[in-house]
Amino acid sequence: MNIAILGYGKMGQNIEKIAEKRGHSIVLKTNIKPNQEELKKADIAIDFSEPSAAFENISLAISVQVPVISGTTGWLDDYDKVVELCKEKSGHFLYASNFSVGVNLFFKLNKYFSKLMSSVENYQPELEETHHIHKKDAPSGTAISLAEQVIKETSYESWACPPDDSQNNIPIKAYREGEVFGDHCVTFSSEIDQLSIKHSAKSRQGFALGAVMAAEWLSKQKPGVYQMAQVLDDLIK
Ligand SMILES: NC(=O)C1=CN([C@@H]2O[C@H](COP(=O)(O)OP(=O)(O)OC[C@H]3O[C@@H](n4cnc5c(N)ncnc54)[C@H](O)[C@@H]3O)[C@@H](O)[C@H]2O)C=CC1
Ligand SMILES: O=C(O)C1=N[C@H](C(=O)O)C[C@H](O)C1
Repeated sequence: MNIAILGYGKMGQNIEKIAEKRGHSIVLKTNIKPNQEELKKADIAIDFSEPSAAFENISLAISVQVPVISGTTGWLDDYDKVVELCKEKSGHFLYASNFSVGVNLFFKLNKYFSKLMSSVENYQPELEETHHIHKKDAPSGTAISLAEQVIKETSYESWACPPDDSQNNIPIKAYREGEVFGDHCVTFSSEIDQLSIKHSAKSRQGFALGAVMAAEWLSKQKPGVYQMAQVLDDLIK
């Protein structure tokens, strides 16, 4: 495939290496809003830019009929607008807060864990995430996905980061330390004990490989808005 990389930072550079190893060509890599004519030459666009840039990049790709996947976090207030545009233009779009296969298995585990813990009384959930000091958004997109999964399986209605006093909010603690690639931990605690599940990324390789695999997958789908869970289900069939 001919790939356009929208956001050639830490993730964009990792994606370039993995995509080339898998036989793809990078026809555009940019750290600014992409040129429309150059973008049109791509079979697929991969956006790992910035919270303030993602919506414009994704919308542009959909408007010029280039399927697009995005891993950029912190822009989801505009997600519904992208879904609408995608329908209107018969585009292809896939967003994931985390593309690594490990984290997507962790998501499955978290849904089961939350369901199990909500079936017994007196356990309160709490989330912790730790990332490198350069990260622009907090909490991480992955922590938000984890919190939403807990909410679906429990009586909690929302989350709070930093934690507040409300009994209805799941507390999320976000830490920024050194060059940590991404750690996420979900804990349910009672007066008696606590149970936790945790995922730690050892590098950015898993995110980048998952993104390239998702791009390969999306290029074979009919127009629509897709989730990483669908990619994973096909991978682990
Ligand atoms: N979904 C996932 O699996 C993962 C998501 N991320 C997310 O991806 C995003 C990027 O992460 P990193 O590569 O670590 O950040 P980074 O800061 O290293 O790279 C972002 C790049 O985007 C560029 N940029 C700024 N405005 C742009 C525009 N209008 N168009 C194109 N590029 C533009 C910046 O110059 C920078 O080089 C973040 O939101 C991060 O949270 C990061 C890792 C995994
Ligand atoms: O900014 C990062 O680095 C990461 N961002 C994503 C997030 O916000 O969840 C995914 C991963 O944790 C790394």
